[in-house]
Amino acid sequence: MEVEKMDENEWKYHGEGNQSLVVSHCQRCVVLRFLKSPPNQNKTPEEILHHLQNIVDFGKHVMKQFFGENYVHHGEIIQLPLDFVRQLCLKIQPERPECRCDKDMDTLSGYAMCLPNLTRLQPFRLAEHRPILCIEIKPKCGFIPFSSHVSQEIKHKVCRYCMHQHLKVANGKWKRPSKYCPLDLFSGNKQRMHFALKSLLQEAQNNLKIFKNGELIYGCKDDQDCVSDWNELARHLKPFFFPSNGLVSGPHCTRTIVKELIHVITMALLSSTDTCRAGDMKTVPISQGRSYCEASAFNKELVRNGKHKLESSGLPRGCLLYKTLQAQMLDMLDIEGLYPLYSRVEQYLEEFPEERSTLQIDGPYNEAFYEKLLDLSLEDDGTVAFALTKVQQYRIAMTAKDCSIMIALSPCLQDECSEQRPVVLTSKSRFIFSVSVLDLDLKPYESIPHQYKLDGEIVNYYLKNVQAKEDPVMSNLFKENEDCTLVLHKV
Ligand SMILES: O=P(O)(O)O[C@@H]1[C@@H](OP(=O)(O)O)[C@H](OP(=O)(O)O)[C@H](O)[C@H](OP(=O)(O)O)[C@H]1OP(=O)(O)O
Ligand SMILES: Nc1ncnc2c1ncn2[C@@H]1O[C@H](COP(=O)(O)OP(=O)(O)OP(=O)(O)O)[C@@H](O)[C@H]1O
Repeated sequence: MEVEKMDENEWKYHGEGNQSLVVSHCQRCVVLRFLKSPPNQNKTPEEILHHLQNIVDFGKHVMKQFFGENYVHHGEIIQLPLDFVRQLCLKIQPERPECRCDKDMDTLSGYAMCLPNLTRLQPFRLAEHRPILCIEIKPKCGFIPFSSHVSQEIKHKVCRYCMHQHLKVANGKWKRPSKYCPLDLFSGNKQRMHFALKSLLQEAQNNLKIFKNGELIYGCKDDQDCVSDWNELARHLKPFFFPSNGLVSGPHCTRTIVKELIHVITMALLSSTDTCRAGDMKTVPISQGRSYCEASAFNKELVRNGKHKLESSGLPRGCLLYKTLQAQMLDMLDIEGLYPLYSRVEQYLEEFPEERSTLQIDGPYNEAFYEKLLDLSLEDDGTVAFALTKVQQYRIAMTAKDCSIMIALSPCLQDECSEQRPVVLTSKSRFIFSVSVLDLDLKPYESIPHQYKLDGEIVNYYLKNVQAKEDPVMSNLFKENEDCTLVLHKV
């Protein structure tokens, strides 16, 4: 990219989260990702550069090892003319959702990350003008804590996402709770995955976005009460799934298209398109924790229908969901078991503050940092080294619990598809696809006390306001089915 010739008119607002703001190039498949900070809390250019360098290093040296080379795009740092950045910031300001304007885009340092535009990433370098559909999913935590440090029994039964939904609705973050449960998506069981994806399509919140040719066509922008218009979605998707216009419009057509969409997402999520170094590093056998969540609407429906077998087919080892789950499971002690270890590190740092850099708390996130993460031992010998390893593993797990998966699909003709390219078929179309992971910024060490507090708030709110009011019949049904059989078989 020729930075001297940067023109803000060639870029447009693309999206943002709590930490960064993304603009995309109008023609080329690249984005710029800028850091954000609260007003009047600007970091120095050196601090921004250091932060961005850490993000790139962490992607390159750590997350690529966990997820695989092809899934992770670590990007590169770019220094931009300050005038361009200021003009760009002014240009995109009206596009920004109000709820994200509590933080400002960094316009003072001139540094940003340059990444491939994953919503338009053409799998296998096909022509850039090809139509492309992209589904972004933020799956959140896909397992129930198995740690003996957990103090409240409910945490062994109901997943954090499902409990958190109630607090979020009470706080006004969302108008309605979602029926999505991450344990269904991560189950590897197609029926459960379909249910999870349908629930995301019903109530996208910040867990689902759909882009067509790089433009957001489905998902919440600014509205906590955003309405899911499946007819409108089907209208957008029809040329992808029924190219020869074989389907008439109407509710049947909409349902069919949504079903096809769910099918391609499921197939792409279960596909294995990469291998990675930490590939065989099994954090915990998936069967160790409970593989279903009592609050999942899918599960409740089964129980209501007197079904006692809840299938969890397990995920294929090479797929991105499997890798994400393995990385999430580096949280082996739960925040309740981790917090005392964090305090041990804190105490040590109070005594020896100069040790902070040797311990690599704030980087560098290099090969040495990665190597230290591989010790999965749970035997606490009382050392700072043990505590630090668990703290760093927890930070990786938190990162994997908050990342997003991008699935880019492009229609192809039969003779265009070769054996090396993964292809997914629907009744009337075929797609080549790519799967990537984004937002792999390592969660800060300082966020651990916040995690500890939030965990308590989520659980206490649930116990007080939801579980206490739950239908007693339902609780009895669960008790009867407590020993339900989990059927695990390979996909
Ligand atoms: O704590 P959670 O589970 O609510 O996750 C936060 C996310 O909320 P969510 O529940 O996904 O709507 C939250 O997402 P939103 O800003 O709500 O879209 C952020 O991703 C936040 O990360 P960070 O602290 O800004 O790096 C996330 O915080 P971390 O816990 O990952 O630090
Ligand atoms: N490389 C990319 N290609 C296309 N879109 C991207 C890319 N990176 C980010 N985005 C879009 O920008 C949005 C915000 O980016 P990102 O998730 O990295 O922000 P964040 O502030 O770090 O998020 P969080 O709130 O989870 O901390 C994403 O949800 C995605 O839609």
